[in-house]
Formats: sequence, C-alpha cells, structure tokens
Amino acid sequence: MRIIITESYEEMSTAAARIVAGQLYLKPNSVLGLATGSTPLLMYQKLVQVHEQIGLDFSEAISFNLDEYLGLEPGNPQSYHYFMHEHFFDKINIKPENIYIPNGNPDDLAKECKHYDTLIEGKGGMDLQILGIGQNAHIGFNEPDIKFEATTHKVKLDEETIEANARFFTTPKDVPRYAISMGIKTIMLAKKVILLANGKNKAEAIYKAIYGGVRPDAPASILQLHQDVIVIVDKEAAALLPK
Ligand SMILES: O=P(O)(O)OC[C@H]1O[C@](O)(CO)[C@@H](O)[C@@H]1O
Repeated sequence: MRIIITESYEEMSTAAARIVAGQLYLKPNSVLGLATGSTPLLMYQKLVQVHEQIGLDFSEAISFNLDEYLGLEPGNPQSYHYFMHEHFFDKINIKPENIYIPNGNPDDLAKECKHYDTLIEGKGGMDLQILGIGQNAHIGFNEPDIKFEATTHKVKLDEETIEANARFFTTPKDVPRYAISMGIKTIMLAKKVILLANGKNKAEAIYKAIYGGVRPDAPASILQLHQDVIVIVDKEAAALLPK
C-alpha cells in the first residue's frame, strides 16, 4: 500500500486524476471502477479538463459504478446515474454503451446483482478502481460487518451513512434506506485501487483502513491485503496516521 498525503483537496484530486489519465494513456480500453460522493468530484472535473484541453480519450474506456440507491429512477437528481452523467459522463467522450451503473429499480434484484457481476467478469474485471470512504469506513456501500466474500448485493444503509448522505436530499427522510453495491470481493479483484479521502471527518476511517486490523467492522481495512493500492488523502484525513 502506497500512501500519498497531500496539502489540500485540490492536490489530492490532481494526483488521482493523473493516475486515471496515465492508466488510459497506457491502456485506452481500461475498465474503470468509479465512485460517487463528494470526494471524487474534483478529480472528475480535472479529468474533464484534461479531456477538453489535451484530448484525453475515453472512447474505448469502460466504466462500472460501485453502487446505486434502490428505488431511485436514473432521472432522479439524487440517483448515482444522474450524478455520474451530470459530473462526468456527459462531459467526456465515453460511449454510452460502455457505461455500467447498477439498476436501482430492477424487477428482480437477485438477477440484477448476478447480471452486474457477469458484466464485470465479462470485461475482465476492473483495471483501476477508484474508491471514496464512508465515515464508518465503508467502501462502495459495503457497510460495517459486511462479508468480505460478497459480490454485488443489496445493502441496508447504516444510520450513519443515511445521516452523512442526507446533505444531498431535501430531508433525511428522503434518503433511500437500501442500495445495490458491488461487493468487497469484486473490489478486491481490481488490478489497481485508489482510495481517496479528504477532510477531518474521514481521519478515523482512514486510520482504521490503513492501520487497524483487517476486520469486517471496518470494510476498507480489507485493502491492506490488496497488492496494489494507492491511498491519496489530504492532511486532514491523514491527521491520525503515525508521523
Ligand atoms: O465522498 P463522500 O460523499 O464523503 O462519500 C463517501 C462514500 O460513500 C458513498 O457515497 C457510498 O457509496 C461513496 O460513493 C463514497 O465513496
């Protein structure tokens, strides 16, 4: 695990965007695992700039998003479908048929989970997985006490996550209670992982992810067992790490 501590959110985002851009230059048809939330927002903006200014090409890239709220239609502004199109996909030249996001309104949830796993496997798994982290150390929507061997599945969101994500909704009541998320196993099968965090509210989660024991009550701690993880955190998120 490589740990990069940056001075600011801006620097964290630049460092992450550089790795994504480098990945695409080396392998234009890379399979990217993508995250939502506020953490990767500036990284997406920077990638859009690189696309616009020097032509970073996404035309062969394939993307799989980590998760989606259950019960939200893709056109709902709070859905992760909407988020990804608004902040990233609609601003780059990725092909619509190469964009995969779990369906938050499937007729048959178990089938949708299996289908998503099959699609990921069919593309050979992720070359590069981008992750944010929840305050409770969740990755994707894999909440504490998750089974490490899980693939795509239905998740009941923790109260802490509902509270943290309420800022995106009109009232906390509107936050969906369930989501569909890629599992830890799928994330761990990615060839390379970048874990991003900024702000002091992520300091404890980052400590647990990097220095705590590998335990299901801190899902991100499993990344200690991955062979190629780069953790990029600003100094506030790094505040509890040993100097
Ligand atoms: O970046 P944020 O908004 O703090 O969210 C943290 C994590 O929680 C999620 O919203 C749940 O998947 C992730 O998208 C994100 O990585």
